[in-house]
Amino acid sequence: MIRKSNRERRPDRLSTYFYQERRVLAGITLTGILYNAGLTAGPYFEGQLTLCLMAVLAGEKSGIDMIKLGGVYLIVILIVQGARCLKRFGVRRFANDTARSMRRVLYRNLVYQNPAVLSADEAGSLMTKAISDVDACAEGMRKFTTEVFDTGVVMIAYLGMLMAYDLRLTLLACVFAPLAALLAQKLKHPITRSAAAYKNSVSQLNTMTLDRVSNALTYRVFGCENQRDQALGDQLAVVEKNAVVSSAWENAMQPLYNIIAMAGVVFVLLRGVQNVSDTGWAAWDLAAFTTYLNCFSRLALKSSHAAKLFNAVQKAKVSWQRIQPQLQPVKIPDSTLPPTAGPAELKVEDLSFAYPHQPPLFEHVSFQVHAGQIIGITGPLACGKSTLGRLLLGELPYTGSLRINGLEIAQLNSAQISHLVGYLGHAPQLLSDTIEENIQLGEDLDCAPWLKLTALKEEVVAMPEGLKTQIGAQGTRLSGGQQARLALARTLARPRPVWVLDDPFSAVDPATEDEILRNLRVLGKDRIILLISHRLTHFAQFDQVLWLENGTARIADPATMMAENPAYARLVKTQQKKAGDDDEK
Ligand SMILES: Nc1ncnc2c1ncn2[C@@H]1O[C@H](COP(=O)(O)OP(=O)(O)OP(=O)(O)O)[C@@H](O)[C@H]1O
Repeated sequence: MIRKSNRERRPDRLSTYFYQERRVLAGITLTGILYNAGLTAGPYFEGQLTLCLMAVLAGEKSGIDMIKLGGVYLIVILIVQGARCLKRFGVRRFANDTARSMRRVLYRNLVYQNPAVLSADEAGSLMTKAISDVDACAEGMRKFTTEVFDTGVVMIAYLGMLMAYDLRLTLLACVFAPLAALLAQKLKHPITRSAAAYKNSVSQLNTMTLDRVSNALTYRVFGCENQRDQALGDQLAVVEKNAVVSSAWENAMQPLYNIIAMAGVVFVLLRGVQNVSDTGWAAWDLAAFTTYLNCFSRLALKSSHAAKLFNAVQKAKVSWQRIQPQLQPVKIPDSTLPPTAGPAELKVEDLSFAYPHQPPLFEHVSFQVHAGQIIGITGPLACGKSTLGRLLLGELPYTGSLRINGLEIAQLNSAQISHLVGYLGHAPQLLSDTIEENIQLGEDLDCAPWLKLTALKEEVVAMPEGLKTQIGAQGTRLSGGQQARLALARTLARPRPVWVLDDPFSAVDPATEDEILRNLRVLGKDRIILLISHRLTHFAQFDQVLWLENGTARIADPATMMAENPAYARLVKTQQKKAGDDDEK
C-alpha cells in the first residue's frame, strides 16, 4: 500500500485537513466519547436518587446513603465536565489549525498562480474568500466534528439505554426523529441557494468598497461621490437582506425540528404509565420511568440538533465550493538557473504574439542585442512596447523564440526569469512603507548608492526622516518624479543581465534624465538595458533604436534609424522643435 506523505496530500480535498489534524482528532474522539457516554449518567443517577429518596422516606435507607449517592454523582459529573472542557479545547484547536492551513494554501495560490487565472476573480471576491469563506469552512468542519460526538455518540448511547429499558416503546417513540432529518434534507436547496447569494453579495460589497477607497479622488474630482455612496448603500442593503434570509433558513427551522422530534413523547407517557402499572411491554418502577422520560427528551433534542447540523454543514459547503478552486496544490518554483557562459545576450527570433481574440500584435519579429548596449524602444501609440517588456518577463505566451543568454524564456519559471530580467513597469508599484523598505524589500541592501544613481539621494537626505520616511499608499506622499526614481532605484539595486525600463523618465525633468542616463551607461556596461519611451530626447545617445509598428520591428543605430525611417525622424524632429520652443519661452 502506498502511503501519502503530508506534502503529497491534496489541499483541495477536505480529507487532507482532517488527516493533518489526526492527533488532535484522536484526542477529541477520546474526550468526546468519555463526555457523551458520561452524559447518560445524568438520567441514571437522577432515577437512582429518586428511588433512594423514596426508600429514605419509607425508612428503608438512611440520609447517609443519599449523600453517598449524591457524592458519587458529583464526582462523575466532574469527570464528565472535565472531558467536555478538553474536547472543546481540541475542537477549537482543530478549527484554528484548519483555517490556518487553508489560508496558507490560498495565500500561496494568490501569490504564485498565473495572474491571468486570478484576474478572473474580482479583488473583493478574493478577499472574501481568503477571509470569511475560509473561516466559514473551518467553522462548518468544527461544528461537524463537535456534533459527531455531542450528537452522534450521545444519541447512540441514549438509544442503547432506551432500548434496554423497553425496545418496542423505543422503536415507536423514535420514529419521528428521522422525519426531522428528512425535512432538513429537503431544505438543502433553499439553504445552499441563500448562502451562495449572501456570499456573492458580500464579495460584491467588498469589491465596491475597495473601488470606492482606491478611486476616491477620481470620484471626488468628477463629482460622482454621492452616486457611488448611494450604490454602496444599496449593496449594503442587499447584503443585509441576504444575510437575514440565509440565517433564517438555517436557524428558523430549529423549533420545528424540535417539535417533530419530541412528538414521540406522547407514546412514552402513555406506554410508560402502563409499564409502571405492570400492563405495558416492560415492568418499570418509578425510577425507570423518570430515567426513560429524561433520556428520551434529551435524545429528541439531540436528534433535532442533528437536523440543524445538516443545514449548517450545507451552508459551510457553499464556502468550501467557493474556495476549492483556489486551494489547488501550488509548487513554489525552483529559482536555480541552468548554467550559461559569456556576456549578456538577448536574441529574438521569429517572435509572434496576439492577445486572446485580438489580431497579432507582433508577427515574425527578430532582432539581437549584446551586453553593454542601451536600446531605446519606441513606435506609434499602442504598438506593443509595454507588451514586449511583459513578454520578456514570461507573463504572456508567445510563438517563436525569446532567449536571454541562450535560455528560452517560455521554458523558465517566474523565479528563474527574475534572476535574468530586472523590470520597472509603467506604474511605479510602490509599497506603503518607508523609502528604505521600498528599495530593500526585506533584503540587507545599502540604499545610498542606488539613490545617488537615480538622483534622489539629496532629496531623501533633506527629508526630516530621511530613509525612514513613510511614502503612503502607492507612494502618494512623494512627487511623481520621486516615485519614478524610487522605483528605478529599487530595480537597479538588483543587477540582472537584462533590465526592462518602461517609461522611467516620464515624470522626470530633462536635466535629471541626463544625469541618470550617464549613471546607467556606467552601470550597464556588461548588461542590456531596454528603455521603452515616447520621449526621444536622449535616443541619439543610445546604441540602438527598436522601432515597433504594425506588428513589425526594425532595429538600427540612431543615425541610421533617423536616415531610413521617416516616421521616427518626424517624431524626433517634432520633439526637438517643441523642446527648442519651450527653451525660448
Ligand atoms: N491585457 C491585455 N489584453 C488585451 N489587450 C491588451 C492587453 N494589454 C494591452 N493590450 C492591447 O495591446 C495593444 C498594445 O498595448 P501596449 O500597452 O503593449 O502598447 P504600448 O505601445 O506600450 O502603448 P503606449 O503607446 O500607450 O505606451 C493595445 O492595443 C492594447 O489595447
